[in-house]
Amino acid sequence: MIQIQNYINGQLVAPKSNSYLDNIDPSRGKVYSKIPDSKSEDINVATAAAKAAFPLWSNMPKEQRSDIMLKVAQLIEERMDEFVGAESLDNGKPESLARAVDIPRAVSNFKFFATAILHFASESHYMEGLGVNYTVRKPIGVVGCISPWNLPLYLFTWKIAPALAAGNCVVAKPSEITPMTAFLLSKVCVDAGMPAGVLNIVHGLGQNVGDAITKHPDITAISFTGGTQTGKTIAGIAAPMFKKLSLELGGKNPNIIFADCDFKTALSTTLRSSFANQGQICLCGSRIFVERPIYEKFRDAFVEKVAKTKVSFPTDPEAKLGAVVSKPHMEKVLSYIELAKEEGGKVLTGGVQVHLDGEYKDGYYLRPTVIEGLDYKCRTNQEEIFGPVVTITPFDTEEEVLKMANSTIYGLSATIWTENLTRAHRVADEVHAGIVWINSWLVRDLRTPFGGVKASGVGREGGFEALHFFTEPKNIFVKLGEGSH
Ligand SMILES: NC(=O)C1=CN([C@@H]2O[C@H](COP(=O)(O)OP(=O)(O)OC[C@H]3O[C@@H](n4cnc5c(N)ncnc54)[C@H](O)[C@@H]3O)[C@@H](O)[C@H]2O)C=CC1
Ligand SMILES: O=C(O)/C=C/C=C(\O)C(=O)O
Repeated sequence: MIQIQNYINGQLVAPKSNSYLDNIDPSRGKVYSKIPDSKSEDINVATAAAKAAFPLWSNMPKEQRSDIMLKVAQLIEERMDEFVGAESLDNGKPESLARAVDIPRAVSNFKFFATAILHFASESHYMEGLGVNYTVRKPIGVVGCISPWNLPLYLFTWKIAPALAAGNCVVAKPSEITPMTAFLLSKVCVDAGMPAGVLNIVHGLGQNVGDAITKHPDITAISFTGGTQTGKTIAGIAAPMFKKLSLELGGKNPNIIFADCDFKTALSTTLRSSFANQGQICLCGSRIFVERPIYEKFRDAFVEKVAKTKVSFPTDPEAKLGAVVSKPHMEKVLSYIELAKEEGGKVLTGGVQVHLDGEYKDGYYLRPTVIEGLDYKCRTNQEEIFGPVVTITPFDTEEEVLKMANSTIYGLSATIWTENLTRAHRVADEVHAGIVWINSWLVRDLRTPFGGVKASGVGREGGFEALHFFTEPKNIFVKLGEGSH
């Protein structure tokens, strides 16, 4: 059985406690590897290593840092099959998805920030007759990156890459539920010649490893993606320590479909935006609002497609949905389906666990589920389920749909389907969201600001926003010419 190791000070090492946790393959419901049950003592060693490496890494010419990061990207690409297999086994997602989305995006994250840093210019502000301000951006020091289980390597590298590119040293913690590709990344870093201590990857539970990262006085910035409750806990500890914080949290995103939409495209994309990755993407459109004139037509066509969607084991090339990530998560999602029924919802399709045969009989599979007839204020429509469950609701006016769309505590993303561009812009302007897609979903340009409003988070990732987060600006004024200022 594979025993994952921590990556500290350039070495693959056991946790100080020498104790390990079970890592479960959700497609079979079986333990298949062991992961370090690290504690604060491991974080102390990792942070000391990162601190010691900081002068070397931060003073290295950025072109050299960039080369090392590009080497990391190249090695992940060369080991694509290994990474794809590991991601899908660890998480339960279809291999086809890991191959098309997760691992290529991890490669892009490294490539993007390795080159973005070469174009990252400092600002200057000229004051006529007085002088000039120039703003120097320096790396912060040691930063903490904590990531979730839904898009494991994709989101882990989305934080690590800008942090490293900007010249910081990193102490990172992947989710204990999906640690395998972060372990493979450790090996890639060793082979790519990443200097010791620059990146440290410590495995273990959130309440131990994540908490120790949050509390460590030498870790002065935290970038976190995960549940809103965890984000609140982290902010509660880190804010009074005046740490910089970037929090990318939950969502309950509206998918607003007007009667004048391109019906076919709206339908096929809604299938993806509802159920991609088993609905376990914070950007999934879990509340579908359809304008009354096409409500029944859209609902029936959608339900027909959903009912035909294949749920299968991750290596099945025909699988559209694989297993959800864990048994507790499956039970949580099923409990929300029960709640929806209690709240008066009608399950139009799905609503049940799927039992596969043979070696997959104990896996955690759910039918994609569509529920109608719920009030927009009920818990099912207000709380993040984070699984293959969507609600569908008719609306009559723009004002009404905006009221429903904006009624949750969240504000991450929104999708709008209409051929009327003026209306599209108007609704996009009014909807509470950090990211809006018009006539599309999850089209990503890594240069753009990424993040949410309200309880969906604080700050933005992506592009120069991420490089701003991972640097500290220092403004320097130089007086030019004569004068008494
Ligand atoms: N991207 C998103 O929006 C995500 C949302 N979620 C939501 O959160 C719910 C809970 O899922 P979890 O896996 O429990 O997410 P989580 O927020 O507990 O886990 C995310 C990361 O935070 C770490 N963590 C947990 N407790 C911590 C603490 N006290 N201090 C520092 N780090 C800590 C975890 O070990 C993991 O690496 C899900 O059902 C879903 O609703 C979960 C994962 C991703
Ligand atoms: O950066 C992206 O493209 C997507 C990010 C998705 C999440 O942050 C999430 O599901 O948590």
